[in-house]
Formats: sequence, C-alpha cells, structure tokens
Amino acid sequence: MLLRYRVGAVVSLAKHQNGGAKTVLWTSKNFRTQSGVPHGHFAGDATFLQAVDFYFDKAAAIASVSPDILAQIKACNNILRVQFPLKCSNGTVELIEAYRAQHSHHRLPVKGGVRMAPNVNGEEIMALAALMTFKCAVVDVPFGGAKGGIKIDPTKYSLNEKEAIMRRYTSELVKKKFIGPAIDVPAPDYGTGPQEMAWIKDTYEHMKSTDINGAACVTGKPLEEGGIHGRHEATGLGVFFCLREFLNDQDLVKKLHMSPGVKGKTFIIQGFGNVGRNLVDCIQRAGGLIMAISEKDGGLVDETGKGLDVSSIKEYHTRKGTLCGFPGANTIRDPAKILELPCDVLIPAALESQVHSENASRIKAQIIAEAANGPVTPSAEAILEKNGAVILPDLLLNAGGVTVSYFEWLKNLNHIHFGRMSRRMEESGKKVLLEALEQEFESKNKLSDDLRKELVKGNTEIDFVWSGLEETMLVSWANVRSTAERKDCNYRTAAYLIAIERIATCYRVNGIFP
Ligand SMILES: NC(=O)C1=CN([C@@H]2O[C@H](COP(=O)(O)OP(=O)(O)OC[C@H]3O[C@@H](n4cnc5c(N)ncnc54)[C@H](O)[C@@H]3O)[C@@H](O)[C@H]2O)C=CC1
Ligand SMILES: O=C(O)CCC(=O)C(=O)O
Repeated sequence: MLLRYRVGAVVSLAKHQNGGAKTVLWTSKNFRTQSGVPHGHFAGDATFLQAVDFYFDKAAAIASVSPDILAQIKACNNILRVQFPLKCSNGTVELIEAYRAQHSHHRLPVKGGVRMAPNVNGEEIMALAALMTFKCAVVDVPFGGAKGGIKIDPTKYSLNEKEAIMRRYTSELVKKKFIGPAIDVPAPDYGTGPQEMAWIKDTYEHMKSTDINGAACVTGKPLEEGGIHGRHEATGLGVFFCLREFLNDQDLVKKLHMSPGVKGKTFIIQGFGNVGRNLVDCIQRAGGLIMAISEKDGGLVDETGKGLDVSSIKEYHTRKGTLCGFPGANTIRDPAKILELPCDVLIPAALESQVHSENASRIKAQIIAEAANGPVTPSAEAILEKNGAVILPDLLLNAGGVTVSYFEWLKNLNHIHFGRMSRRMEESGKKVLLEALEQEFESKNKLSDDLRKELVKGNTEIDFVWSGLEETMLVSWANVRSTAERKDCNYRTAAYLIAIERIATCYRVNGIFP
C-alpha cells in the first residue's frame, strides 16, 4: 500500500538539546524508519496508520472533492517526538519517549487524548490523530485532530514517577507550543484519566500563569479542577446511544434476522477500562446481557445464560486488579479466545488491530461496535462483511468522549458551569405555571411534594451534558445511516465521507493561507 505524506508546518529534522530533553521535530516522511515496528501489526494486515489511510481512500474515491484538497486533508501536519529523563524512585535515570501528533488544523484548537502504553510509537499516534480529525468532523465538534502518547506501561510506575513524567511531557508541549486552549487540547485516552489531566493543567498554569483560560488547555479533568459532570462516562454512554439506535431500527436489525431492541441481546466486551466499564452499565440497564468480558490477562464468561453480574465484577476488579478468579463466572486465561465466543454484539474497547485477518473468520457476532479506536483491520472488515456482519465504526461510535470534552472546553472558556444562571429561573417559572394550573382546575388531588419537585426541577450541568451528548450522537448516527443508504456503502465509508466533505467545505470557504 502506498502511503503519501506531506511535510507539515514543523519541518526540518532538527535536534535540540534542552535540559536533558532530546527533541526531534519530525517530518512525517522520515517517521516510518525511525519509529520501529508498528504496534498491533499482524502479518497479512495493514498497520493501524495504513488502515486509516485505506479507509480514507475508500471514502475519498466517492467524495466530490478535488485530489489536491484530499491530499491535504489526509496528511498529518505535525508530529513532535520528545525524549526526556525520568529520575526513578530507585535512583536510576530512565529515558522516556513521547509523542504529540497534530493531524489537521482546519479548525482550532486541535484535540485528542494522550495515551500511556508500552507499545506507543509515532505511526500509531499519527493514525490516532487522523481519526480525531475525522471523528470531530463526523459529530460536528469544531476541532482539528491530534493525539499524544507516552511509551510506558503505567502500571509499572509509582504515582510520583507518573506525575513527574506527565509534568515533564506537558512542559515539553508548552515549550514547543503544542498545548494551549487555542492551540492543542489533550484529554484522557488509554492508560490515562482525570489525575493525569490535573497534572497537565497544573503544569500548564504554572508555566503560563497569565493565561486566564488556562483551565481549557486540557479536558477530562477532575470536577474540582474545572472538569465537567459526565466526561468520565461520556465515551461509553455515546457508544450506547448509537448502538441502541441501531438495535431499535426495525429495518436494520431485520436484515440481521434479529428482533429490535437492546433487551435480551447478548454482548461481549473486550477491555474493562474507562470505556468498557461505563458501557456495561448502560447495556445492563437497558436489559442487555453481558455474556463475557475480557482484560489483558484473561476474562470472564457467563455460565448461567442470564448474563454476568457486572456490579460484583466491578467491585472484584477494583479490589484485585484482575477479572481472573471471580467466583461467579468461568475464567478464561486467553483473552483473544473471548472475542470468538457466540454473541449478538462484540464490543472491542481496548486497543487497535484486535480483529485481524487471522481471527476475523472465527468471530460469531453479527454486530461489531468499535468502542476502541481502530480495532478492526481492513482485511478483517472484508471477512466480517462477507460473512454478513455489520460494523459500527470508531469515528462515529466513540465520539461521545470528545463531544463532552468540547462541552468542558466551552465551560472553561465561559468560566461558569452550565445551568448556573438558568436553573432557579426555570424552577420558579415552572412553579408559577403549576400553581396557575392547580388554581384553574381547582384540583382536589393536589400534586405530591415529590412529584411537584420533579416537575419543577431546573436543568443542572449533567442534564445539559446528557442532552447535548444524546443529541450529537443521534443526529450524527442518522446522518451516517442515511449517507450509507444514499451512497450504498458501509457505515465506516459513510462516516469518512461526511468528515471529508465537511473538512473540504472548510478549506473551500476559508481559503488557504497565505
Ligand atoms: N477514554 C476515552 O474517553 C476514549 C477512549 N477511546 C478508545 O477506547 C479504547 C479504550 O480506552 P479507555 O477505556 O480509555 O482505556 P483504559 O486504559 O481505561 O482501559 C482499557 C482496558 O483495556 C485493557 N486491555 C488492553 N489490552 C487488552 C486485550 N488484549 N484484551 C482485553 N483487554 C485489554 C486494559 O488492561 C485496560 O483495562 C482505546 O482504544 C481508546 O483510544 C476512544 C474515545 C474516547
Ligand atoms: O476527549 C477528547 O478530547 C479526545 C478523546 C479521544 O482521545 C478519542 O476520542 O479518541
């Protein structure tokens, strides 16, 4: 497969020495040779970056966009690679390797998570950054795409060491102007969460103490640090909203010989982290049956036919740090095997390239819901689709996270939380209305205090967030569904097509500087 790269705004392969940090501002061109063996590459499959390029090209072929603009949209603009020393708790010094890729600046700031994983490499981060560009465009969130990665296994480092790594990484981003509320806004991803985001914010604010919008330099922060209610659950909930729409669609499920609805459907989830844990709650509440869950070191399979007891499993997982050995289910040590068990919906919620050319033909699920980024390779997609399965693609399905990050960023720029100005006003308006109705109808059966409270309740921040998230996911899904129908293509191609045409419009309308 041919990969075309463009030299981005950060051009020369220049090395700087600063305080022990070796910084290389790479062109994308020289990246492949320098970054080593791409993570997740199964023989016979495209690498993650090749996969994103492949999916892009497939949609580009049916887009009404000129080849020169397509080349611009496809290219990764900047990639920053830094190496810096970490003074470890045992007194030794370790070299840490980290990245930030900014794929597209057609909208600013650029946006995307930062992951911590042992297999992080430049190509992977470029693929993830490109996905962020297309994801934001699909759900109409006004950001360009970016992604960061730190090549460590976070479970092997103490809290103090992780803090030092995150703060140094942030300081490198500040020095290279790769972070800021109007420039580039990181968020949580695989292996990171609110604590890491708090360190990013604090470091940024120390280095940029006059930036009144400093809190908006990162999203996914703890609530006390300017985070927003609901960001933690947002990705899982967004996945659920889309999946629920698909399963409630009589015409679509009929084609899979299924009855409509979530209730009674069987689900398998790979990865019990932020996305997976929040998602299983939504599925269970809607009557879905969780038949198996896998983690890195093994997973659990239901033996009762009624679905796993998820709340007990969560408690066990939090306490033991593993799923294995949970008494109420069958432990399977090889997590890869769990993907192949019978179910209606398989939800990969861990890493890329998990369903590949070698295992795709053994997948029994008819619906693959991509909660993770890039879990299905192009070869696997071809096999799954040939076998009649439907794939709900990552760039639509897991966009709930960045959607709520957008709300958090807006909240930080506004310096006020959603609902603060309106909640009591809504409540007093509704009270007046209720009292007027009661007087008018002289109701003998007055409303109970509880019902009255419920009826007059004004909207709080979480009400705004859920409403905005549901609206975004449902409108985006409807758009992807109708585009797929109109263009006679799969949902992934439809989502890429929507993204490409939106970004192309942006170039057309704004022009190209200079
Ligand atoms: N956190 C977020 O808001 C968003 C995350 N995503 C994507 O969702 C995926 C998961 O992210 P998070 O849940 O945030 O990460 P996380 O780090 O909270 O959880 C991921 C879990 O997957 C497990 N895992 C790793 N390899 C596995 C394997 N082979 N089999 C089974 N389990 C395995 C890990 O042990 C970990 O518990 C990633 O692809 C990420 O890029 C996408 C959009 C937003
Ligand atoms: O919340 C964000 O800004 C980005 C989340 C993310 O990294 C992703 O959607 O893959």
